Amino acid sequence: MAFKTISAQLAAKLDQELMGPEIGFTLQQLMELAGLSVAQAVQKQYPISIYQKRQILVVAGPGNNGGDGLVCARHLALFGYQPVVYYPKRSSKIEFYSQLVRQLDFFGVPVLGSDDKWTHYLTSPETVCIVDAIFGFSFKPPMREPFGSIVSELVKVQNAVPIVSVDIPTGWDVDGGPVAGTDSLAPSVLVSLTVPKPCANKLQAGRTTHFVGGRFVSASFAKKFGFEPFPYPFTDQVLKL
Ligand SMILES: NC(=O)C1=CN([C@@H]2O[C@H](COP(=O)(O)OP(=O)(O)OC[C@H]3O[C@@H](n4cnc5c(N)ncnc54)[C@H](O)[C@@H]3O)[C@@H](O)[C@H]2O)[C@@H](O)CC1
Ligand SMILES: [K+]
Repeated sequence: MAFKTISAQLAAKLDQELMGPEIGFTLQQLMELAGLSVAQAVQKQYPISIYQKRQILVVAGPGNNGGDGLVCARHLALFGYQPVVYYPKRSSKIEFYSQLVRQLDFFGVPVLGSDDKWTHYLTSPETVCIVDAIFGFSFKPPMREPFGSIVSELVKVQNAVPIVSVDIPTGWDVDGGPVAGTDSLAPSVLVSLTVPKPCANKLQAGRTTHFVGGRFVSASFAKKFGFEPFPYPFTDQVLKL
């Protein structure tokens, strides 16, 4: 399906408006729907019934893209997968992220920190897929540590264990795509949230299945930002593009 995109700058403006005084969504609401849509994309692409081992590694970054990953992990657990979260840099400034971690504890989902070993979760067939929730539309290259090393580990295994990127393949320039001279993720799935960003035009044909998710804008709001509303079927939270 052909799709319109919006720039990193416009995506940030769209986000602010959704959470502004006129519309009044909270970040928590949007993140819940975003994380749920990523979990649903995983379920559609890697249906639980065909796997004996159901481990999924979710790598969560320090911002809201990471928050989407934490929510996604909780839904994956509820769907019957066995998620493990690697969350090396936690923000203590926003209490909400700690609440998301406590909810993961509640469902028995392990959350690894910077001192924990995580690379043994990068093996096939034990791990169904890896959810890349490291950076989204606020990423500005070049990447600082420890995330450069983490992405390099993911690149090493990405032909054996599929990567599901949340909103942006981590490390890609949001408007420009893969950054020359750096290790570049080639995800098997991309879940664009609200509307694809320009880097989605740089996905390799035949390699990446592209979904849109984050079903939370009205038709008139979409048109105001220059795109058509997406025809999500029935109760689905994602649409394959
Ligand atoms: N309307 C939407 O589409 C929604 C989007 N959400 C998510 O929010 C994301 C955007 O969240 P944020 O604005 O918090 O940003 P990100 O999560 O993309 O990244 C912000 C964090 O990355 C760090 N960072 C940026 N560049 C870096 C670099 N070069 N090296 C190391 N660290 C770097 C920043 O210090 C900050 O901690 C979206 O991509 C999406 O996943 C949802 O949570 C809510 C609704
Ligand atoms: K990402």
